Amino acid sequence: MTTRIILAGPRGRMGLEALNLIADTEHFELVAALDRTNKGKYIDEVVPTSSLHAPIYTDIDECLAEVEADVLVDLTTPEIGRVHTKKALEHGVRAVVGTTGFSEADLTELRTLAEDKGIGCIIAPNFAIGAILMMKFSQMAAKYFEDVEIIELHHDQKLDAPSGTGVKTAELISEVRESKKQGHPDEKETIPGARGADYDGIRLHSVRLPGLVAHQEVLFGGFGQSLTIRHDSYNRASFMSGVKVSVDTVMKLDTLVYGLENIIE
Ligand SMILES: NC(=O)C1=CN([C@@H]2O[C@H](COP(=O)(O)OP(=O)(O)OC[C@H]3O[C@@H](n4cnc5c(N)ncnc54)[C@H](O)[C@@H]3O)[C@@H](O)[C@H]2O)C=CC1
Ligand SMILES: O=C(O)C1=N[C@H](C(=O)O)C[C@H](O)C1
Repeated sequence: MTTRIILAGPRGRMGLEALNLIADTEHFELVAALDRTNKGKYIDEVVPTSSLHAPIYTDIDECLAEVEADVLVDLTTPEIGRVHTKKALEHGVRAVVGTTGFSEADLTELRTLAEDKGIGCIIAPNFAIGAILMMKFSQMAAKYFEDVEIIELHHDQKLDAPSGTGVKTAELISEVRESKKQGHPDEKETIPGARGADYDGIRLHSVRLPGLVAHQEVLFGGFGQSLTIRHDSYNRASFMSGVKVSVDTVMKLDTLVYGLENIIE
């Protein structure tokens, strides 16, 4: 059966890859795109490399009122992704959200909305299978190593810090270890921020440099040994198999799932 998709953020780095995925997947159909500009134009006009001929909207209310769709795929910014997801669910359209930077309160609100409507929503901080494994392996390792720091490294156009993947990794680790203040009890930052962000005692460091795509190291330290778990995405195509699985899976869900580790066995 064909899945009718609205893609939000079609001209972004992830959006352009998602257009290729939709074009290459027989049972996916792009029925509309949500862009910041280009109202009334068609995708193949504004993205000449795409063969997809679907109308562009700049207003989600108008789009949802005029277009019959099954799933919204959102790859935009935290502020706008939050609004898109809420409106899609309110309208009975399922959502697959790759956009990062959602708060716990956002997740709670969206879960309630999805369950009230009895439809699926997947919020995935990282769609790459290697990144999911990195997070799962980190959670396993945290049972044996209680001291851990996370270094996430991204391109310098990224808006949110720490990354969604970094936050999700810290959440998964804190599920299995006791809260702990790491480092020396009397340590002092002589330059604020030197020790990174603090998630339940886990230090999170964000690197932003041109040339990078998406990378993360999880460093565990014990007596006389260390363990480093690292994942690298070298291009955005690395995320697309996860987007495809998410679109297929969201059609069968009646709640919100946060993190692909919950749907990939
Ligand atoms: N879950 C995952 O595996 C991944 C998630 N991401 C996340 O996806 C999001 C997008 O990342 P990129 O593509 O690198 O960013 P980008 O900046 O290249 O693309 C964002 C796009 O959103 C569009 N946009 C902004 N406001 C809009 C509006 N009101 N309506 C429609 N479109 C609007 C922008 O015009 C832009 O084209 C970020 O939150 C990023 O963290 C990125 C890579 C992988
Ligand atoms: O903005 C990005 O590029 C990425 N964002 C996601 C995140 O915040 O974790 C996923 C991946 O790291 C790429």
